[in-house]
Amino acid sequence: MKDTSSLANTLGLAALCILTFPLLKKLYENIWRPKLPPGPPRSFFRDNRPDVPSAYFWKTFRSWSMQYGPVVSFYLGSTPVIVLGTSEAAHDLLEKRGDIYSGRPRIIVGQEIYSGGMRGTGMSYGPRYRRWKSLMQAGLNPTAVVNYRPIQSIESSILLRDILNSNGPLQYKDHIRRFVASIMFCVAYGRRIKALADDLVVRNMKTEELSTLVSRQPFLRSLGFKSSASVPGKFIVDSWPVLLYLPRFLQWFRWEPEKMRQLDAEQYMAAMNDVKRQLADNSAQPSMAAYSLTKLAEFGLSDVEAAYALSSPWSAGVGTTIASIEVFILAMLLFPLVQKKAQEEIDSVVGQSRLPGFQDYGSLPYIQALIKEVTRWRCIAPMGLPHATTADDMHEGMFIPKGSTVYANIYAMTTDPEIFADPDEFRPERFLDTSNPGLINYSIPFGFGRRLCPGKHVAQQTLFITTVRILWAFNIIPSLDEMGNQIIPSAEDFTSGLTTRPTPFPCRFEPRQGSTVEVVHNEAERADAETSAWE
Ligand code: HEM
Repeated sequence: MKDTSSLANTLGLAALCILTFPLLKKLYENIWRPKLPPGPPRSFFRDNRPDVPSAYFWKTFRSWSMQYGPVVSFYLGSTPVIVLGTSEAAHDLLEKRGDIYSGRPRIIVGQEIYSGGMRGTGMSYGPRYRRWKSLMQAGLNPTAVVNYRPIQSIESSILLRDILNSNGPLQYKDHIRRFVASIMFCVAYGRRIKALADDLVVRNMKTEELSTLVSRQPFLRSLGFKSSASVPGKFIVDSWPVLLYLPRFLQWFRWEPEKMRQLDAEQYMAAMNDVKRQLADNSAQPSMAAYSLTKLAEFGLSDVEAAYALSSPWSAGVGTTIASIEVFILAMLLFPLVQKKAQEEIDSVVGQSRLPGFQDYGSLPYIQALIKEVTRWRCIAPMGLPHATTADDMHEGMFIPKGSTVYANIYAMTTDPEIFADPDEFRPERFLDTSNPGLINYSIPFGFGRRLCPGKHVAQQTLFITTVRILWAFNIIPSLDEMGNQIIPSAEDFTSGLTTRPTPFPCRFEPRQGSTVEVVHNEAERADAETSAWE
């Protein structure tokens, strides 16, 4: 009898604890725990999901930063989210306290199941990430990327001819896509992509589409944002990780992503094994694969881990570089005086008889500033990628709990009128004649701290050679409608997502001189002759 009543008491106590736990947790968070950074109000039980719009959320976050201060907090589901609205705040936390702020939020379907935890961008900070990073650094450091200049030069000569031969006001977009895809494939594997219909592109685009479906869109959703992804039921485990305790054969959300993972892995391994063969017969071009395959043991990477790492330039570098080149073209259409000034600088240094090249970089300060302004004026990764804290932290009296998602609001930083007066104006001059070290060594669009974009140097090289050669060869001018009126695209019409790009706009590329056409054709023929080493 006594036993029965003590069991009843224990069960009653357990039930009381379970029922009151959420309430006690809320009380602790709201009353006793040190205060989180300020942010939009939320009711006792509800998080801030309804306050976050499904598109262009960085604009809402910027208005919160203006209202509450440079470090803002709110909740998406039960996860605390911290948004850093100034580069000082990002520097103080993501860089100076990189030991705590370099994790990534947990993404179950996209990273753990679909990618087997092998995509570096989604890895949390730890030994596996460091092994992945060593391969990135070997192939993408400032010295290594100099070896990619020959192929960037060849491809940009071919791009000019493609643009010259374009038919239709939107065809330049396909040419740019092929150009960037080819450079990224050469950077990873030393192999060109000749056409968008190339088998390699078709297969990689398929992977890219799958990864967008399984990884990117749900990524936003699993971070707590409303997303356009409509794949009901598949990503429920990101909100309810407890489902991972189901017997594996009942975990329906694994079936499709795991099948797709198999296809990805086969494709990545095939591309890597081609380079192994080329290394064996001494025909490999400089590439991340060629640098790293002999050092896998030193990096501590297995073959399949290396194969995944080598796919990073494709998955992280193609869309971002294309978007930046499209921003450049849009800016030149909307700010013709800047275009003219840049062309005057190129003409005075290079003249009309040859194409500009990497050797001219140091003599073209206005072009250097123009490229910085392209990445500032409309940043293509407005919130970067989310970081996550791996320990509790205090910052200026504010509590930042372990497991918080932390965003650097790059959009807010690059449009801060205190640093960039009239931020909507495209004005390269703001980066010239300045003693502000933040502007001289400007790299905000590439993120912060230990997770800073490893592709930064190769992206900057691609942007330089594309920008300087297009401006040398063409006037970028508006297309005309049927009535002969100029079609001026909007400066605001951009897609929304983790990355953003201008919505398609028409434009014309008019050869600047009679001699331009001849030089472009001659250089493209010379480039054609040199491509065989990358095929
Ligand atoms: C203009 C072009 C580009 C921009 C604006 C850009 C921007 C960024 C940003 C903002 C991040 C997040 C950094 C952070 O978490 O703090 C990032 C990460 C990354 N980027 Fe880029 N990127 C560009 C081009 C490239 C290219 C060409 C490559 C490859 C060759 C690349 C590879 C990566 C990788 C692998 C990461 C993940 C790094 C990590 O998780 O540690 N990116 N990029």
